[in-house]
Amino acid sequence: MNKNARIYVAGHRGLVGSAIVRRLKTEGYTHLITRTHSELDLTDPKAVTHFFSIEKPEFVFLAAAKVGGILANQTYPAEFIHQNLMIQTNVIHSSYVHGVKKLLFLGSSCIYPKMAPQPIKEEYLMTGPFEPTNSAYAVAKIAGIEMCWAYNRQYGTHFIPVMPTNLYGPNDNFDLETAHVVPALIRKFHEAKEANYDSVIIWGTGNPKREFLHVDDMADASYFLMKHTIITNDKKVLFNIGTGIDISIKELAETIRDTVGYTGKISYDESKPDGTTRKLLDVERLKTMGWRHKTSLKNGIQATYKWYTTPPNNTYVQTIKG
Ligand SMILES: NC(=O)C1=CN([C@@H]2O[C@H](COP(=O)(O)OP(=O)(O)OC[C@H]3O[C@@H](n4cnc5c(N)ncnc54)[C@H](OP(=O)(O)O)[C@@H]3O)[C@@H](O)[C@H]2O)C=CC1
Ligand SMILES: C[C@H]1O[C@H](OP(=O)(O)OP(=O)(O)OC[C@H]2O[C@@H](n3cnc4c(=O)[nH]c(N)nc43)[C@H](O)[C@@H]2O)[C@@H](O)[C@@H](O)C1=O
Repeated sequence: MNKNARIYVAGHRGLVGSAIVRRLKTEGYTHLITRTHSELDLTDPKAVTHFFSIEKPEFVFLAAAKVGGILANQTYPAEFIHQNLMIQTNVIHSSYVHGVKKLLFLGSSCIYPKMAPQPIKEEYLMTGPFEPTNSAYAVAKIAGIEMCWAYNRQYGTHFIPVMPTNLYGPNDNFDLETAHVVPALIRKFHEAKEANYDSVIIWGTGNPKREFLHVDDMADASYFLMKHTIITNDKKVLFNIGTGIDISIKELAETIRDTVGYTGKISYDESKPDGTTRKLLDVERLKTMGWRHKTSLKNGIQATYKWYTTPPNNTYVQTIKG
């Protein structure tokens, strides 16, 4: 990718999209193309076709999606499957029609079977039933992966499907109903400390384990793969992106509690879903290619909490996103 390449970052204001924009700007790329959701609704095929014909991007990072945590996925499955199928179908197809050189499609680790052997290898895809809380979202993401592979095979495109593990960092969604666990607990412990609440309620049993990658590492991996991956059109290639290290939700809560400096109690609401017991990714494929994460969970949470408590972020996330 030369420094004045026309690069479209779909979802540029989100957790991942904003990290990718930060990284590309640091690397000196001068022609980044972005549109907010209100400027361009990616579920609208006509609007997407028109956008591509005007902007003619050469590279696309597809980080726009309908995204949410376990409760949002369990509550709004129709929105998750409908909007994600529309967004990815429109952007992937327009990328082919308008001759995009390379596209990076962001799937998710939730595509893998609930009971997959751990750590989860890319080849375990579609070898068992889904985790029910996010099966609609998982099916949409798998359709996006298959679409990348089908276009690569039939049209000779270079569309790269990647499977990130759970992500966190600045510009995340901190709404307590729809967020993922890290931003939700950062906000809960922060507000409990500020208001001197007796306890903080954690969803589920605290026993499930999760792997967490800081979003700057995700952006680094996305940039690495966009630069270095050669897609051979006959092969169905997939890339897990993670740390290869997982932690129980209980330990995560204690880490965030200590980072925030909250001294009250932790209690568990077992009426909320645990979701899958574990989803640790096998990250050997990227390691063999020379990529590893840099940010430890402890340092990443400290940096995210610092960001969260630096005005105007806290007010921003409260009003716009939460
Ligand atoms: N966060 C995580 O833990 C993980 C995320 N991923 C994947 O990474 C990608 C990015 O996720 P993340 O950054 O967390 O999500 P965010 O919700 O933070 O960002 C998604 C972005 O997409 C935009 N968007 C949503 N719908 C539309 C639409 N119809 N038209 C135009 N823009 C739209 C949003 O804009 P607006 O807010 O204005 O609607 C937002 O800017 C997704 O594909 C997700 O599946 C994969 C694994 C884990
Ligand atoms: C990335 C991945 O993210 C989603 O899967 P998930 O990892 O299960 O999502 P989560 O981060 O919301 O929960 C992780 C664990 O944490 C526990 N938990 C405790 N207390 C809170 C809490 O306050 N909020 C939330 N959200 N979870 C909590 C929660 O009960 C669960 O056991 C997929 O839907 C899909 O979006 C996807 O691909």
